[in-house]
Amino acid sequence: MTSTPLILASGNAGKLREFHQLLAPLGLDVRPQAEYDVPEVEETGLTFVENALLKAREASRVSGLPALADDSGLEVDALNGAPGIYSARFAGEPKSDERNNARLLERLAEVPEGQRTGRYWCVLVYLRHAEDPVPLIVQRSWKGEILAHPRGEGGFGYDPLFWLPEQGMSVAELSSAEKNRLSHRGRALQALVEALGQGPGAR
Ligand SMILES: O=P(O)(O)OP(=O)(O)OP(=O)(O)OC[C@H]1O[C@@H](n2cnc3c(O)ncnc32)[C@H](O)[C@@H]1O
Ligand SMILES: [Mg+2]
Repeated sequence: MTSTPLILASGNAGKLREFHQLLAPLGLDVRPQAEYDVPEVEETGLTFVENALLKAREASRVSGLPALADDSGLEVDALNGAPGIYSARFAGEPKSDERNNARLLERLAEVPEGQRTGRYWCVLVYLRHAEDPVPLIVQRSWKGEILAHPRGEGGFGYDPLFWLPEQGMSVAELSSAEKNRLSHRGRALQALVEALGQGPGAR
């Protein structure tokens, strides 16, 4: 591999798995930030964009390499957008998908089918270096409904509770290839790779 490594500024195993599946076929040399001992940053932003920037900047600063960060989450209409940017820590620290899912079901206990709509958001930030004044930013969403009971074993996070009416299954019931093709993250990454392929002059 002759290309410059790209740091994936995430400590989430589910995200890292998806990034590898999506980026490895492109011949990009992608490395998790743990390989460079990048510490977890405090996500103090009030938007996905701000948090993704904080993560990418720290990973790039520590590694001296270009970095790609993902800040993502679930926005539920009946909860006025919660858990949103707090999706990973919805049920407090330490982060736990299981407790987050239980909390979500509890908060939606009185909300009938048809009013349990929401969407995943994924914001990707790519920095050429830690002080890059022109971050490449892509945001994509993925609509669905929140189930009353978990279904499926695949994916991570809220996937067993995220129902796709068009597919007639939860995200956790999709194959990983299908999830990557349809998801907020898969589509955001596709757009980012296309933008990068057009070179710096294109933006
Ligand atoms: O910050 P990093 O280190 O990347 O890892 P994290 O898990 O803390 O990631 P976020 O701060 O971006 O929080 C995103 C949360 O949103 C949820 N989420 C995002 N994308 C998801 C997906 O594709 N499937 C299920 N849940 C998802 C999941 O609970 C994540 O923990
Ligand atoms: Mg996080």
